[in-house]
Amino acid sequence: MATSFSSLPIVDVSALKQPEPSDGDIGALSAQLYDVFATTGFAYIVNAPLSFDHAEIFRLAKEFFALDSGTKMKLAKKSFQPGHANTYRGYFPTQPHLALDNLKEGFEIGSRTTSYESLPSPSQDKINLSEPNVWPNKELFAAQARLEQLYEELQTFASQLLSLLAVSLGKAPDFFCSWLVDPLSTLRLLHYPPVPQDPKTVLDEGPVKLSCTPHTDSGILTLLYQDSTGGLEVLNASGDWIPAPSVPGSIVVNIGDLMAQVSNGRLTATMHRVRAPRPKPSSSGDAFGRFSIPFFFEPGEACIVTPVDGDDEVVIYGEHVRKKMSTWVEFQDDSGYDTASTTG
Ligand SMILES: O=C(O)CCC(=O)C(=O)O
Ligand SMILES: [Fe+2]
Repeated sequence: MATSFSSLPIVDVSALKQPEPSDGDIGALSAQLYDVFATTGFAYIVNAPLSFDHAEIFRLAKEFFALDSGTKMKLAKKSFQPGHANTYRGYFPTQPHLALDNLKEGFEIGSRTTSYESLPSPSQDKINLSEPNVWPNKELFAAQARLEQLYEELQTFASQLLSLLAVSLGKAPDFFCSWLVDPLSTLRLLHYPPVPQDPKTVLDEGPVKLSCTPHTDSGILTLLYQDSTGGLEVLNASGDWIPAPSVPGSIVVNIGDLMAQVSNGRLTATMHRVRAPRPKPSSSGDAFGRFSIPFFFEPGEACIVTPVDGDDEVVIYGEHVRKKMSTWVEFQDDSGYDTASTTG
């Protein structure tokens, strides 16, 4: 159950950088993670065992968003470009005509090692959750290999966190290992353009302007890199939105719906939102808004998910995700696109 926290806790996971962390370190870390994820559902993780620094990650994301819009639209999902075959991976543009409070463009990357089914034919109006990635032409975009590497390192790190959570729930470290087969995890590059705002909003007196509406994430865990723009806010149990500004070197980690569900609510999936970034004075030379990079750690599409303890209620992960998808802005277009049916 979320509590009335007033800031997000910081958890140092440097023990995971050791080749063989001691049982004592594992026990202490899993207890600490349980404590923060049961009360806040969110934490800043520092000293994660990754080979990337934040500067490189944001450079890679900015390299993508700096491509011209024609190049990005060549990678657009079928819901935005009906002639395209990619339905789930790829680019989504901002949709100011549909969602002024969800103003963002994004690029979504899935696993490179998943044993993919073939793409559906372009005429098929069904989402294929297990389709291959699409990439810009290598002459235009040099960041593909590093982004694939980032995906793999985040998948490995998230799996380590999941194993610690299994221990914290009284299970063996490999309790969730069936979840890691053909994972649907998504690395999403996000750009929120600046939004001109009423002076009252700027003074925090007017209505709050959002670029990402309140929601919980659907998967196991989300690992988020955010730039220094700020805007992420997390809802506490008293109904207050608590700012989660950038903490240098940290990854914001939060519990998704699936993890909350299987732990019978012991771990909490906390609501969060993002305030619209304000335009900066043109003299600052940086008018590009907010960049963030969430990694949504998810089981495989066919994974049969059962609660950790107690009754035998079962969720097939692919079905869980399709249900949730109908609320996502990047799938809310006016094309009559079918998010609810399975791939054929
Ligand atoms: O950009 C952010 O900080 C948050 C993004 C987010 O919550 C999401 O994409 O689910
Ligand atoms: Fe989220």
